[in-house]
Amino acid sequence: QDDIDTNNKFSSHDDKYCSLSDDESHYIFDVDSFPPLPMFATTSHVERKLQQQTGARESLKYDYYHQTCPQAERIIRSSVRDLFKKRPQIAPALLRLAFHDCFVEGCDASVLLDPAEGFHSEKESPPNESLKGFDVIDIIKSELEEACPGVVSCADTVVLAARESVILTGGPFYPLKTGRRDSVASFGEVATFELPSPQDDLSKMIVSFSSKGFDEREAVSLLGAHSTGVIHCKFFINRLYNFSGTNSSDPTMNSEFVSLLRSKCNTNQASLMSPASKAQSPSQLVSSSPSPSSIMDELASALVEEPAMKMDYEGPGANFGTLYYRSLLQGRGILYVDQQLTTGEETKTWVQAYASDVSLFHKDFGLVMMKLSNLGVLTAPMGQVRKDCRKVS
Ligand code: HEM
Repeated sequence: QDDIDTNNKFSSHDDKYCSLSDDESHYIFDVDSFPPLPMFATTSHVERKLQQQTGARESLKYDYYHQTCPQAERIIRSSVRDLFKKRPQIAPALLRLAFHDCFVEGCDASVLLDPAEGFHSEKESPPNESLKGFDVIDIIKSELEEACPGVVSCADTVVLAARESVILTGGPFYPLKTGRRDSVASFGEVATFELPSPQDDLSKMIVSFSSKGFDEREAVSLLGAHSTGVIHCKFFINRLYNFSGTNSSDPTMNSEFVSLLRSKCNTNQASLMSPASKAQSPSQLVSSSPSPSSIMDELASALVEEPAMKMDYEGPGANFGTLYYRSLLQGRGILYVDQQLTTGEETKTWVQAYASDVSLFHKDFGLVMMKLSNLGVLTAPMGQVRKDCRKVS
């Protein structure tokens, strides 16, 4: 199976002033010029209540680990870069992992918890079945623990690793505050109900994003993350062969594109594509002793076992964002939910804007990733800093 092609362009940056990848002269992100970062109330009811009662809560800060672990962000950056050199697939995997963490009860690393007594883990929930990158986080976290035991949260590790991944795949740098703490619970049922589905239509998708505080423009820019990585055939096979029970393809799809996708996903593979039969179970994905080779195995098996389509199918030269939005305008969206963006008046306007102005997309994407990374965060004294991201300490 094909590997992911990513646009391996890295723009050098330091912690305070950073440039975007494509044209460094376009945007210089000065952290002080960014608006204050809002915190969105999506923590669990109990936690929210406790937060209200305790009153004094720390807030996120730039360079939160300055005193306690000054090398934290450097360690995360270099680990992600080193692993990316060997397997570029880790970058989209880490970006998706951050979305699936933050969208469910906030950026609290709850998605990383293994199943345990007392809760249905997010890893076990159907929308998370194909999630990858857990072992990558384990490796980064073990390096952090070696340098500064018990200091850097898994929740900060997830969002910082995702930012590094965005840069490595040709996307923008965005400043992130730190000081997130880790949850003591995982929310499997919430994940099942709140994570959007690839089959969602426009209105469902808009409602889903707006329930987390994102407007239509932000939803369109967030979905630009689908510029990188792979989508397994099972998520769109119905559009190719039997759309809405018609025994035919989705009529809104470009016919050449249907042929291209059919060449990747044929009906003989149908048995492989049923989520029930072939999707990796969380226990298959989870290894108790993570090592660099286990990540490679995890990622390789996900690609080899199941047929998939690369999102940057025109090749790694395509900029982060441009191909995705241009493709949507040509009826070449891979997922139904992606293509739906062209069916709404406002969402289509943003698709058109981003298709023709990659700088605008990068700016909006940076801002929306900052917002995503601050959803429902826990700060001291709430939550904890887990030593092992898979287990409550
Ligand atoms: C309506 C909202 C969304 C839906 C329904 C959705 C669904 C999906 C699906 C079905 C896949 C394919 C997974 C696989 O084949 O293993 C995927 C991949 C991906 N998604 Fe989304 N997604 C959504 C929004 C987002 C957002 C907001 C982000 C990040 C900000 C994101 C980042 C990614 C990435 C990077 C991949 C590629 C993963 C990889 O190659 O490992 N998605 N998404």
